[in-house]
Amino acid sequence: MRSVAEHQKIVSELFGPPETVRVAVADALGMATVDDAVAAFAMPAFDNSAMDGYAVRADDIAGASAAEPVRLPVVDDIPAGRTGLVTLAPGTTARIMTGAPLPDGADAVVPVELTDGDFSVDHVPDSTVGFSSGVEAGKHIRREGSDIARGDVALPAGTVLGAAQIGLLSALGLADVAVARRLRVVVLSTGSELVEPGKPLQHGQIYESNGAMLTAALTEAGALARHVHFVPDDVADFLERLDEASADADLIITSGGVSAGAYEVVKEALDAGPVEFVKVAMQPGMPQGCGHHLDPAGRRVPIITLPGNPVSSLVSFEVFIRPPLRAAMGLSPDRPRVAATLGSDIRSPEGKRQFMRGVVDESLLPGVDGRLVVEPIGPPGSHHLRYLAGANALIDIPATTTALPAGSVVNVVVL
Ligand SMILES: Nc1nc2c(c(=O)[nH]1)N[C@H]1C(S)=C(S)[C@@H](COP(=O)(O)OP(=O)(O)OC[C@H]3O[C@@H](n4cnc5c(N)ncnc54)[C@H](O)[C@@H]3O)O[C@H]1N2
Ligand code: MOO
Repeated sequence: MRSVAEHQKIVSELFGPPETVRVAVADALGMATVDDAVAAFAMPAFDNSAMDGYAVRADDIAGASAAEPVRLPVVDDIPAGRTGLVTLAPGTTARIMTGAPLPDGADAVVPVELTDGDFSVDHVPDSTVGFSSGVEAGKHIRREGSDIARGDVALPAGTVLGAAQIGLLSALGLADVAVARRLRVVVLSTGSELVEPGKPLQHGQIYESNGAMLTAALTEAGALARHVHFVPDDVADFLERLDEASADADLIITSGGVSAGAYEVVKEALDAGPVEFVKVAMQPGMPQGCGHHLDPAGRRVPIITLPGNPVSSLVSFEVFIRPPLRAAMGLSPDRPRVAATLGSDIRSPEGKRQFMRGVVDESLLPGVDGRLVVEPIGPPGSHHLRYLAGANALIDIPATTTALPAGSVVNVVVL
Protein backbone atom coordinates (compact mmCIF):
# COMPACT_ATOMS: atom_id res chain seq x y z
CA MET A 1 0.00 0.00 0.00
CA ARG A 2 1.14 3.50 -0.76
CA SER A 3 1.79 5.84 2.16
CA VAL A 4 -0.22 9.03 2.63
CA ALA A 5 2.93 11.12 2.13
CA GLU A 6 3.78 9.37 -1.17
CA HIS A 7 0.27 9.86 -2.50
CA GLN A 8 0.26 13.50 -1.37
CA LYS A 9 3.42 14.04 -3.40
CA ILE A 10 1.99 12.34 -6.49
CA VAL A 11 -1.26 14.31 -6.34
CA SER A 12 0.61 17.58 -5.79
CA GLU A 13 2.56 16.97 -9.00
CA LEU A 14 -0.68 17.28 -10.96
CA PHE A 15 -0.76 20.98 -10.12
CA GLY A 16 1.29 23.66 -11.86
CA PRO A 17 2.52 26.95 -10.42
CA PRO A 18 -0.01 29.76 -9.93
CA GLU A 19 -1.05 31.57 -13.11
CA THR A 20 -1.61 35.31 -13.20
CA VAL A 21 -4.83 37.03 -14.26
CA ARG A 22 -6.04 40.60 -13.91
CA VAL A 23 -9.41 40.94 -12.29
CA ALA A 24 -11.52 43.86 -11.12
CA VAL A 25 -10.49 44.72 -7.56
CA ALA A 26 -14.10 44.29 -6.48
CA ASP A 27 -14.02 40.68 -7.78
CA ALA A 28 -10.72 39.73 -6.17
CA LEU A 29 -11.97 38.72 -2.72
CA GLY A 30 -9.99 35.76 -1.40
CA MET A 31 -7.41 35.84 -4.20
CA ALA A 32 -3.65 36.30 -3.71
CA THR A 33 -1.90 39.27 -5.29
CA VAL A 34 1.01 38.64 -7.62
CA ASP A 35 2.85 41.97 -7.39
CA ASP A 36 3.60 44.46 -4.64
CA ALA A 37 0.91 47.15 -4.69
CA VAL A 38 2.94 50.37 -4.69
CA ALA A 39 1.24 53.64 -3.77
CA ALA A 40 1.38 55.91 -6.84
CA PHE A 41 0.52 58.86 -4.59
CA ALA A 42 0.55 59.62 -0.90
CA MET A 43 -2.48 58.86 1.23
CA PRO A 44 -4.03 61.13 2.25
CA ALA A 45 -3.08 62.89 -0.98
CA PHE A 46 -3.55 66.34 0.64
CA ASP A 47 -3.81 67.80 4.14
CA ASN A 48 -7.45 67.55 5.14
CA SER A 49 -9.75 68.04 8.06
CA ALA A 50 -10.47 65.25 10.54
CA MET A 51 -13.51 67.09 11.91
CA ASP A 52 -16.49 69.15 10.86
CA GLY A 53 -15.62 72.62 12.11
CA TYR A 54 -13.58 75.69 11.24
CA ALA A 55 -10.14 75.93 9.67
CA VAL A 56 -8.07 78.58 11.43
CA ARG A 57 -4.62 79.94 11.89
CA ALA A 58 -3.98 78.82 15.49
CA ASP A 59 -2.32 82.13 16.35
CA ASP A 60 -5.54 84.00 15.51
CA ILE A 61 -7.48 82.38 18.35
CA ALA A 62 -4.67 82.00 20.88
CA GLY A 63 -5.95 83.08 24.27
CA ALA A 64 -9.64 82.64 23.40
CA SER A 65 -11.74 81.60 26.42
CA ALA A 66 -15.39 81.14 27.36
CA ALA A 67 -15.27 84.50 29.11
CA GLU A 68 -13.51 86.20 26.19
CA PRO A 69 -14.27 84.35 22.96
CA VAL A 70 -12.48 85.39 19.77
CA ARG A 71 -14.80 86.09 16.79
CA LEU A 72 -13.56 85.66 13.24
CA PRO A 73 -15.28 86.33 9.92
CA VAL A 74 -16.23 83.13 8.04
CA VAL A 75 -14.87 83.70 4.53
CA ASP A 76 -15.39 80.32 2.90
CA ASP A 77 -17.37 77.09 3.12
CA ILE A 78 -15.34 73.99 2.22
CA PRO A 79 -17.14 70.67 1.72
CA ALA A 80 -15.27 67.38 1.06
CA GLY A 81 -14.39 67.21 -2.62
CA ARG A 82 -13.82 70.96 -2.98
CA THR A 83 -11.11 71.87 -5.46
CA GLY A 84 -9.42 75.21 -6.21
CA LEU A 85 -9.07 76.62 -2.71
CA VAL A 86 -7.77 80.06 -1.92
CA THR A 87 -5.35 80.84 0.90
CA LEU A 88 -6.95 81.56 4.27
CA ALA A 89 -6.08 85.17 5.07
CA PRO A 90 -4.88 85.98 8.60
CA GLY A 91 -7.72 86.89 10.92
CA THR A 92 -10.33 84.86 9.05
CA THR A 93 -11.77 81.36 9.28
CA ALA A 94 -13.46 78.91 6.85
CA ARG A 95 -16.16 76.41 7.61
CA ILE A 96 -14.72 72.98 6.74
CA MET A 97 -16.08 69.45 6.67
CA THR A 98 -14.41 66.13 7.52
CA GLY A 99 -12.22 65.04 4.60
CA ALA A 100 -12.25 68.47 2.94
CA PRO A 101 -8.89 69.88 1.82
CA LEU A 102 -7.31 72.30 4.25
CA PRO A 103 -6.79 75.75 2.71
CA ASP A 104 -3.23 77.05 2.60
CA GLY A 105 -2.53 79.28 5.54
CA ALA A 106 -4.74 77.31 7.94
CA ASP A 107 -2.84 75.21 10.47
CA ALA A 108 -5.61 73.78 12.69
CA VAL A 109 -9.26 72.83 12.70
CA VAL A 110 -11.62 73.60 15.58
CA PRO A 111 -14.57 71.19 15.84
CA VAL A 112 -17.94 72.90 15.55
CA GLU A 113 -18.81 71.81 19.12
CA LEU A 114 -16.09 74.11 20.46
CA THR A 115 -17.55 77.15 18.68
CA ASP A 116 -20.89 78.93 18.61
CA GLY A 117 -21.28 77.96 14.92
CA ASP A 118 -24.47 76.23 13.79
CA PHE A 119 -24.20 73.42 11.22
CA SER A 120 -27.87 72.44 11.19
CA VAL A 121 -29.19 71.76 7.72
CA ASP A 122 -31.65 74.65 7.39
CA HIS A 123 -29.45 77.19 9.16
CA VAL A 124 -28.09 80.05 7.06
CA PRO A 125 -24.28 79.83 7.43
CA ASP A 126 -22.98 82.33 9.98
CA SER A 127 -20.94 85.25 8.74
CA THR A 128 -18.83 85.20 11.91
CA VAL A 129 -18.09 82.53 14.46
CA GLY A 130 -16.91 82.68 18.07
CA PHE A 131 -14.17 80.45 19.45
CA SER A 132 -14.25 79.80 23.20
CA SER A 133 -10.79 78.24 23.39
CA GLY A 134 -7.51 78.27 21.56
CA VAL A 135 -6.21 75.36 19.50
CA GLU A 136 -2.82 73.75 19.08
CA ALA A 137 -1.32 74.16 15.61
CA GLY A 138 -1.76 70.89 13.67
CA LYS A 139 -4.85 69.82 15.64
CA HIS A 140 -7.51 67.82 13.73
CA ILE A 141 -5.52 67.79 10.51
CA ARG A 142 -4.86 64.56 8.62
CA ARG A 143 -1.52 65.23 7.02
CA GLU A 144 -0.66 64.32 3.44
CA GLY A 145 1.14 60.95 3.45
CA SER A 146 0.35 60.20 7.10
CA ASP A 147 -1.19 56.83 6.07
CA ILE A 148 1.05 55.86 3.14
CA ALA A 149 3.90 57.75 1.55
CA ARG A 150 4.12 57.87 -2.25
CA GLY A 151 6.17 54.85 -3.42
CA ASP A 152 5.47 52.79 -0.28
CA VAL A 153 4.50 49.14 -0.70
CA ALA A 154 0.87 49.27 0.41
CA LEU A 155 0.36 45.50 0.11
CA PRO A 156 3.18 43.03 -0.52
CA ALA A 157 2.86 40.45 -3.31
CA GLY A 158 1.14 37.33 -2.06
CA THR A 159 -1.41 39.16 0.07
CA VAL A 160 -4.76 37.39 0.17
CA LEU A 161 -7.34 40.05 -0.48
CA GLY A 162 -9.97 40.51 2.19
CA ALA A 163 -12.36 43.40 2.62
CA ALA A 164 -9.78 45.81 4.08
CA GLN A 165 -7.21 45.03 1.38
CA ILE A 166 -9.80 45.51 -1.37
CA GLY A 167 -10.65 48.83 0.26
CA LEU A 168 -7.00 49.88 0.29
CA LEU A 169 -6.42 48.98 -3.39
CA SER A 170 -9.53 50.93 -4.35
CA ALA A 171 -8.38 53.92 -2.27
CA LEU A 172 -5.13 53.80 -4.22
CA GLY A 173 -7.16 54.25 -7.38
CA LEU A 174 -6.69 50.73 -8.72
CA ALA A 175 -9.59 49.36 -10.75
CA ASP A 176 -8.01 45.96 -11.34
CA VAL A 177 -5.27 43.86 -9.82
CA ALA A 178 -3.00 40.99 -10.88
CA VAL A 179 -3.82 37.90 -8.84
CA ALA A 180 -3.24 34.17 -8.96
CA ARG A 181 -6.01 32.62 -11.02
CA ARG A 182 -8.69 30.57 -9.34
CA LEU A 183 -8.69 27.03 -10.66
CA ARG A 184 -11.87 25.75 -12.29
CA VAL A 185 -12.76 22.42 -10.79
CA VAL A 186 -15.54 20.12 -11.91
CA VAL A 187 -16.97 17.59 -9.47
CA LEU A 188 -18.53 14.49 -11.00
CA SER A 189 -20.34 12.10 -8.67
CA THR A 190 -21.05 8.60 -9.84
CA GLY A 191 -23.47 5.97 -8.61
CA SER A 192 -26.77 4.57 -9.89
CA GLU A 193 -28.13 4.52 -6.34
CA LEU A 194 -27.97 8.29 -6.05
CA VAL A 195 -31.02 10.53 -6.14
CA GLU A 196 -30.99 14.28 -6.33
CA PRO A 197 -32.03 15.90 -3.01
CA GLY A 198 -35.61 17.11 -3.13
CA LYS A 199 -36.78 14.18 -5.30
CA PRO A 200 -38.61 11.09 -3.95
CA LEU A 201 -36.44 8.23 -2.72
CA GLN A 202 -37.09 4.50 -3.06
CA HIS A 203 -35.83 1.85 -0.66
CA GLY A 204 -32.21 1.10 -1.61
CA GLN A 205 -31.54 4.54 -3.00
CA ILE A 206 -29.78 7.39 -1.20
CA TYR A 207 -29.56 11.12 -1.69
CA GLU A 208 -26.51 12.37 -3.50
CA SER A 209 -24.41 14.39 -1.06
CA ASN A 210 -20.78 14.25 -2.15
CA GLY A 211 -21.29 16.60 -5.09
CA ALA A 212 -22.63 19.46 -2.98
CA MET A 213 -20.15 18.69 -0.21
CA LEU A 214 -17.05 18.67 -2.43
CA THR A 215 -18.24 21.71 -4.36
CA ALA A 216 -18.60 23.57 -1.06
CA ALA A 217 -15.15 22.40 0.07
CA LEU A 218 -13.65 23.61 -3.21
CA THR A 219 -15.37 26.98 -2.97
CA GLU A 220 -14.17 27.36 0.60
CA ALA A 221 -10.66 26.54 -0.60
CA GLY A 222 -10.85 29.39 -3.12
CA ALA A 223 -11.53 27.45 -6.34
CA LEU A 224 -14.29 27.96 -8.89
CA ALA A 225 -16.26 24.79 -8.43
CA ARG A 226 -18.97 23.27 -10.56
CA HIS A 227 -20.91 20.12 -9.87
CA VAL A 228 -21.92 18.02 -12.83
CA HIS A 229 -25.08 16.17 -12.03
CA PHE A 230 -24.17 12.66 -10.91
CA VAL A 231 -23.89 10.02 -13.59
CA PRO A 232 -25.12 6.43 -13.47
CA ASP A 233 -22.68 3.52 -13.34
CA ASP A 234 -22.32 3.30 -17.11
CA VAL A 235 -18.84 3.61 -18.63
CA ALA A 236 -19.90 5.17 -21.95
CA ASP A 237 -22.16 7.66 -20.19
CA PHE A 238 -19.46 8.48 -17.66
CA LEU A 239 -16.83 9.07 -20.37
CA GLU A 240 -19.20 11.29 -22.28
CA ARG A 241 -19.85 13.42 -19.18
CA LEU A 242 -16.15 13.50 -18.44
CA ASP A 243 -15.36 14.81 -21.92
CA GLU A 244 -18.01 17.52 -21.58
CA ALA A 245 -16.78 18.47 -18.11
CA SER A 246 -13.12 18.61 -19.17
CA ALA A 247 -13.65 21.29 -21.78
CA ASP A 248 -13.41 24.19 -19.34
CA ALA A 249 -11.85 22.53 -16.31
CA ASP A 250 -8.41 22.80 -14.73
CA LEU A 251 -9.12 19.79 -12.55
CA ILE A 252 -11.73 17.07 -12.39
CA ILE A 253 -12.67 15.37 -9.15
CA THR A 254 -14.82 12.27 -9.21
CA SER A 255 -16.45 10.56 -6.29
CA GLY A 256 -17.26 6.88 -6.03
CA GLY A 257 -16.67 3.90 -8.26
CA VAL A 258 -13.03 3.24 -7.40
CA SER A 259 -12.93 0.26 -5.04
CA ALA A 260 -13.30 -3.48 -5.67
CA GLY A 261 -16.99 -3.81 -6.54
CA ALA A 262 -18.62 -5.00 -9.74
CA TYR A 263 -19.90 -1.56 -10.79
CA GLU A 264 -16.85 0.62 -10.36
CA VAL A 265 -17.49 2.93 -13.25
CA VAL A 266 -14.63 5.36 -12.66
CA LYS A 267 -12.07 2.62 -12.39
CA GLU A 268 -13.42 0.71 -15.39
CA ALA A 269 -13.52 3.80 -17.56
CA LEU A 270 -10.07 5.13 -16.71
CA ASP A 271 -7.93 2.19 -15.67
CA ALA A 272 -6.48 1.71 -19.14
CA GLY A 273 -5.58 5.40 -19.48
CA PRO A 274 -3.20 7.71 -17.67
CA VAL A 275 -4.95 7.32 -14.31
CA GLU A 276 -3.46 5.19 -11.59
CA PHE A 277 -5.68 3.49 -9.00
CA VAL A 278 -4.03 2.64 -5.72
CA LYS A 279 -4.70 1.76 -2.13
CA VAL A 280 -3.35 4.28 0.32
CA ALA A 281 -2.55 3.20 3.86
CA MET A 282 -5.09 5.45 5.53
CA GLN A 283 -8.50 5.40 7.09
CA PRO A 284 -10.79 6.74 5.83
CA GLY A 285 -9.89 7.12 2.17
CA MET A 286 -8.06 3.95 1.24
CA PRO A 287 -9.02 3.62 -2.46
CA GLN A 288 -7.58 6.54 -4.43
CA GLY A 289 -6.75 7.36 -8.00
CA CYS A 290 -5.18 10.21 -9.90
CA GLY A 291 -3.70 11.08 -13.25
CA HIS A 292 -4.89 12.85 -16.38
CA HIS A 293 -7.86 12.70 -18.68
CA LEU A 294 -7.34 13.51 -22.33
CA ASP A 295 -10.19 15.78 -23.31
CA PRO A 296 -11.64 15.66 -26.87
CA ALA A 297 -9.24 18.42 -27.91
CA GLY A 298 -6.29 16.35 -26.66
CA ARG A 299 -5.67 18.52 -23.57
CA ARG A 300 -4.40 16.71 -20.48
CA VAL A 301 -6.74 17.58 -17.63
CA PRO A 302 -5.67 16.46 -14.15
CA ILE A 303 -8.17 14.11 -12.56
CA ILE A 304 -8.42 12.89 -8.99
CA THR A 305 -10.78 10.06 -8.19
CA LEU A 306 -12.03 10.07 -4.62
CA PRO A 307 -13.78 7.21 -2.85
CA GLY A 308 -17.56 7.43 -2.66
CA ASN A 309 -18.06 6.98 1.07
CA PRO A 310 -18.86 10.53 2.15
CA VAL A 311 -16.41 10.71 5.04
CA SER A 312 -13.66 9.18 2.90
CA SER A 313 -14.42 11.64 0.13
CA LEU A 314 -14.12 14.78 2.23
CA VAL A 315 -11.18 13.57 4.32
CA SER A 316 -9.36 12.62 1.10
CA PHE A 317 -10.06 16.10 -0.24
CA GLU A 318 -8.57 17.61 2.92
CA VAL A 319 -5.50 15.39 2.90
CA PHE A 320 -4.64 15.22 -0.81
CA ILE A 321 -6.35 17.98 -2.75
CA ARG A 322 -6.84 21.08 -0.64
CA PRO A 323 -3.16 21.81 0.06
CA PRO A 324 -1.79 21.64 -3.52
CA LEU A 325 -4.95 23.20 -4.94
CA ARG A 326 -4.51 26.22 -2.69
CA ALA A 327 -0.78 26.40 -3.37
CA ALA A 328 -1.59 26.49 -7.11
CA MET A 329 -3.74 29.55 -6.43
CA GLY A 330 -1.06 31.31 -4.37
CA LEU A 331 -2.94 30.60 -1.12
CA SER A 332 -1.51 29.13 2.09
CA PRO A 333 -1.78 25.38 1.61
CA ASP A 334 -2.11 24.13 5.13
CA ARG A 335 -4.74 24.39 7.77
CA PRO A 336 -3.50 25.09 11.27
CA ARG A 337 -2.05 22.07 13.06
CA VAL A 338 -1.78 21.91 16.83
CA ALA A 339 -0.58 19.45 19.43
CA ALA A 340 -3.62 18.56 21.54
CA THR A 341 -4.44 16.31 24.46
CA LEU A 342 -6.73 13.37 23.72
CA GLY A 343 -9.93 13.53 25.75
CA SER A 344 -10.65 9.75 25.48
CA ASP A 345 -8.88 6.46 24.73
CA ILE A 346 -8.68 5.61 21.04
CA ARG A 347 -7.85 2.60 18.86
CA SER A 348 -6.47 2.80 15.36
CA PRO A 349 -6.01 0.22 12.59
CA GLU A 350 -2.51 -1.18 12.32
CA GLY A 351 -0.57 0.01 9.28
CA LYS A 352 -3.03 2.78 8.39
CA ARG A 353 -2.70 6.46 9.16
CA GLN A 354 -6.03 7.43 10.64
CA PHE A 355 -7.75 10.78 10.39
CA MET A 356 -10.28 10.61 13.20
CA ARG A 357 -13.01 13.15 13.52
CA GLY A 358 -12.64 15.26 16.63
CA VAL A 359 -13.92 18.29 18.44
CA VAL A 360 -11.66 20.91 19.94
CA ASP A 361 -12.93 23.71 22.12
CA GLU A 362 -14.18 26.28 19.62
CA SER A 363 -12.60 29.08 21.56
CA LEU A 364 -9.28 27.20 21.06
CA LEU A 365 -8.55 27.76 24.74
CA PRO A 366 -5.88 25.48 26.14
CA GLY A 367 -6.81 22.77 28.65
CA VAL A 368 -5.24 22.15 32.05
CA ASP A 369 -1.82 21.14 30.76
CA GLY A 370 -1.64 24.20 28.49
CA ARG A 371 -2.73 22.24 25.42
CA LEU A 372 -6.03 22.11 23.59
CA VAL A 373 -8.14 19.09 24.42
CA VAL A 374 -9.49 17.12 21.47
CA GLU A 375 -12.43 14.80 21.92
CA PRO A 376 -12.75 12.06 19.28
CA ILE A 377 -16.32 11.73 18.00
CA GLY A 378 -18.19 8.99 16.18
CA PRO A 379 -17.22 5.51 15.08
CA PRO A 380 -14.57 4.98 12.39
CA GLY A 381 -17.02 3.89 9.61
CA SER A 382 -16.79 6.09 6.50
CA HIS A 383 -20.55 6.57 6.17
CA HIS A 384 -20.88 8.52 9.44
CA LEU A 385 -21.37 11.87 7.80
CA ARG A 386 -23.20 13.08 10.89
CA TYR A 387 -20.04 12.94 13.00
CA LEU A 388 -17.97 14.53 10.27
CA ALA A 389 -20.50 17.35 10.27
CA GLY A 390 -20.13 17.60 14.06
CA ALA A 391 -16.33 17.69 13.97
CA ASN A 392 -14.09 20.72 13.78
CA ALA A 393 -10.80 18.83 13.75
CA LEU A 394 -9.10 15.78 12.28
CA ILE A 395 -6.92 13.83 14.68
CA ASP A 396 -3.93 12.58 12.70
CA ILE A 397 -2.90 9.20 14.13
CA PRO A 398 0.32 7.69 12.69
CA ALA A 399 0.11 4.35 10.85
CA THR A 400 2.27 2.71 13.52
CA THR A 401 -0.09 3.60 16.38
CA THR A 402 -2.80 1.09 17.29
CA ALA A 403 -4.06 2.51 20.58
CA LEU A 404 -3.63 5.64 22.69
CA PRO A 405 -4.93 6.38 26.18
CA ALA A 406 -6.73 9.59 27.08
CA GLY A 407 -4.19 12.27 27.94
CA SER A 408 -1.83 11.36 25.07
CA VAL A 409 -0.58 14.21 22.94
CA VAL A 410 -1.84 14.00 19.36
CA ASN A 411 -1.45 16.04 16.21
CA VAL A 412 -4.65 17.78 15.20
CA VAL A 413 -5.68 19.56 12.02
CA VAL A 414 -8.10 22.35 12.90
CA LEU A 415 -10.78 22.51 10.22
N1 LIG B 1 -14.11 -5.62 -1.36
C1 LIG B 1 -13.81 -4.35 -1.07
N2 LIG B 1 -14.80 -3.49 -0.86
C2 LIG B 1 -14.52 -2.23 -0.53
C3 LIG B 1 -13.19 -1.83 -0.42
C4 LIG B 1 -12.16 -2.75 -0.67
O1 LIG B 1 -10.96 -2.44 -0.60
N3 LIG B 1 -12.52 -3.99 -1.00
N4 LIG B 1 -12.92 -0.53 -0.01
C5 LIG B 1 -13.93 0.06 0.81
C6 LIG B 1 -13.59 1.41 1.08
S1 LIG B 1 -12.41 1.63 2.23
C7 LIG B 1 -14.24 2.43 0.51
S2 LIG B 1 -13.85 4.03 0.97
C8 LIG B 1 -15.29 2.28 -0.47
C9 LIG B 1 -15.03 3.14 -1.69
O2 LIG B 1 -15.90 2.79 -2.64
P1 LIG B 1 -16.10 3.53 -4.01
O3 LIG B 1 -15.22 4.69 -4.14
O4 LIG B 1 -16.05 2.54 -5.07
O5 LIG B 1 -17.53 4.16 -3.83
P2 LIG B 1 -18.93 3.51 -4.13
O6 LIG B 1 -18.85 2.05 -4.04
O7 LIG B 1 -19.47 4.13 -5.34
O8 LIG B 1 -19.70 4.07 -2.87
C10 LIG B 1 -19.32 3.78 -1.56
C11 LIG B 1 -20.42 4.25 -0.62
O9 LIG B 1 -20.57 5.64 -0.72
C12 LIG B 1 -21.86 6.00 -1.15
N5 LIG B 1 -21.75 7.11 -2.09
C13 LIG B 1 -21.07 7.09 -3.25
N6 LIG B 1 -21.19 8.25 -3.89
C14 LIG B 1 -21.96 9.03 -3.11
C15 LIG B 1 -22.45 10.33 -3.24
N7 LIG B 1 -22.14 11.09 -4.32
N8 LIG B 1 -23.22 10.84 -2.28
C16 LIG B 1 -23.51 10.10 -1.19
N9 LIG B 1 -23.08 8.85 -1.00
C17 LIG B 1 -22.31 8.32 -1.96
C18 LIG B 1 -22.38 4.78 -1.84
O10 LIG B 1 -23.75 4.73 -1.90
C19 LIG B 1 -21.78 3.69 -0.99
O11 LIG B 1 -22.50 3.49 0.17
O12 LIG B 1 -15.39 0.93 -0.88
C20 LIG B 1 -15.32 -0.02 0.19
N10 LIG B 1 -15.52 -1.32 -0.34
O1 MOO C 1 -10.96 3.76 3.21
MO1 MOO C 1 -12.67 3.71 3.20
O2 MOO C 1 -12.42 5.28 2.89
O3 MOO C 1 -12.42 3.50 4.91
O4 MOO C 1 -14.20 3.86 3.85
